[in-house]
Amino acid sequence: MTRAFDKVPNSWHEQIINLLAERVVIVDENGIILYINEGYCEFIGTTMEEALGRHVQDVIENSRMHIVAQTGLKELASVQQINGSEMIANRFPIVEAEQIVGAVGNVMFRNPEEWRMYKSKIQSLVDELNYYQAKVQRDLQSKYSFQDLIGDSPNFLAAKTLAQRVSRSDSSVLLIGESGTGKELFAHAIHHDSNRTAASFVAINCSSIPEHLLESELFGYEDGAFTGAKKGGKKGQFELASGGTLFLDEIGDMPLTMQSKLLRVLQEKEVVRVGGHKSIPVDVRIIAATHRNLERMVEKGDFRQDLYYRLNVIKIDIPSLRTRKEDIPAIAKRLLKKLESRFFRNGIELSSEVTERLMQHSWPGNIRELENVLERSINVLDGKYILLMHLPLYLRDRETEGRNAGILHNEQNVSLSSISSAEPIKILPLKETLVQAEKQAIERALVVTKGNKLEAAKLLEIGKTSFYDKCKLYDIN
Ligand SMILES: Nc1ncnc2c1ncn2[C@@H]1O[C@H](COP(=O)(O)OP(=O)(O)OP(=O)(O)O)[C@@H](O)[C@H]1O
Repeated sequence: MTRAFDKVPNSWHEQIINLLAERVVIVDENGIILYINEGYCEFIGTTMEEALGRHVQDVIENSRMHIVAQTGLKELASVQQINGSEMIANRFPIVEAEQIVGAVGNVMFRNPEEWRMYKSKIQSLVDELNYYQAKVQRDLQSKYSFQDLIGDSPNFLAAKTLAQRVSRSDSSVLLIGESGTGKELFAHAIHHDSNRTAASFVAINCSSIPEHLLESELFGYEDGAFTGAKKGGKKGQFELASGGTLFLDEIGDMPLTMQSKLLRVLQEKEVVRVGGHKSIPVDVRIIAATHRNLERMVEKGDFRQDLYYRLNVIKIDIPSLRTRKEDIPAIAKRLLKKLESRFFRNGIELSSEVTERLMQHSWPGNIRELENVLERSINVLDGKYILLMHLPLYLRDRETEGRNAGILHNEQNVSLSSISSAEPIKILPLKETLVQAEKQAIERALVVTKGNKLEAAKLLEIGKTSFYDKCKLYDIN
């Protein structure tokens, strides 16, 4: 059988080795040097004549070639001290007919200068890494303060004042409010004003992480804890937040088994990583949030009562937007400023009829819905003024809005006087009204979630199959 290397003339072999690697040494199974190239000899101050046939330990300082020739285990990027400098060495066993017959090794950097030259080449990669490390660090800071919480209505101010007052304490805070009311913003602001502000603010959404990953996400895992686990293990959010604040969003969606584990950590103030045994102390302030009625969940056995009491030390109710409509113009102004910088626009204003219409709407998706409505309007806007025509259909159609407000939000008092007396009140058959209400609710949910159907189904608290069926029925894409 012809072997590929046979075609390469013998006289080339040494040249090839010298060209591909500057410093090469080859030993037999006893560690006797069979070959050492000139580059290596020059580096360690010897000659080929002196080195060949001697044991590698007698020629090369701190060599491990004889060990590799015995164990058969390669050693990559191993640090070896030669002539007072740290070198990077690679060592490979040579195997013939399943027998270890020797080893080949090379040294990569002759001196620190060489290493620096190499380093300068990878400096851009190192810079990039540093940039992302700083970014992660920034992401672990609170991004909002109380100044970002816009609103002067009495119910909103009461919530904001309470949050400000408790921010410096270490007690747990439970933020209750409908979706999009600003719970996460409150959590940021509380951390920002606390004594923990120099440490991390770590946010985790308990509903968006699959149940089987939640435990390792929160408490971390040890090396080899499960298939696919990162080598060396991983810190959990509790450890990352140590000294700072951990924001547990959508706590009402946490599975019962996890609730017990969370309670244990809150009581013991220490975590044990998945697959580990060591207890790691953690000093974390908890802010939890939910749009669910936790008391009712406790009654139904869906939420642990002891955990509820532990989280509910300070409860802050964040009012829905429809209960503080007077705040809408100021909030819309702030949101427009935010959107302007995102869309590289400026000077955008709401026309007075749009402001009026926004004040009439019942905002089931709260400030997030308002933000999405404004974003949509900017997208279809050529000039500077947002007019009624730039609003989504469901907001333009004021008659339907007035008619359905009571159906969609029967907790809200809809006064008949809010429907213009110039427009006759049209009464449709109940079935048709319900169909329209359902269609509108789906459309609104899609606006609030920016077209995300799974999120919309969740908001409406219906299954995804039923949601898709209804979209098909109403021809909603
Ligand atoms: N008081 C406020 N002033 C200005 N903007 C606000 C205010 N409250 C919330 N927002 C904005 O509204 C959006 C939704 O807020 P946030 O995510 O904090 O709500 P949430 O209650 O946590 O929602 P969810 O329950 O769906 O997670 C964000 O873009 C936020 O910046």
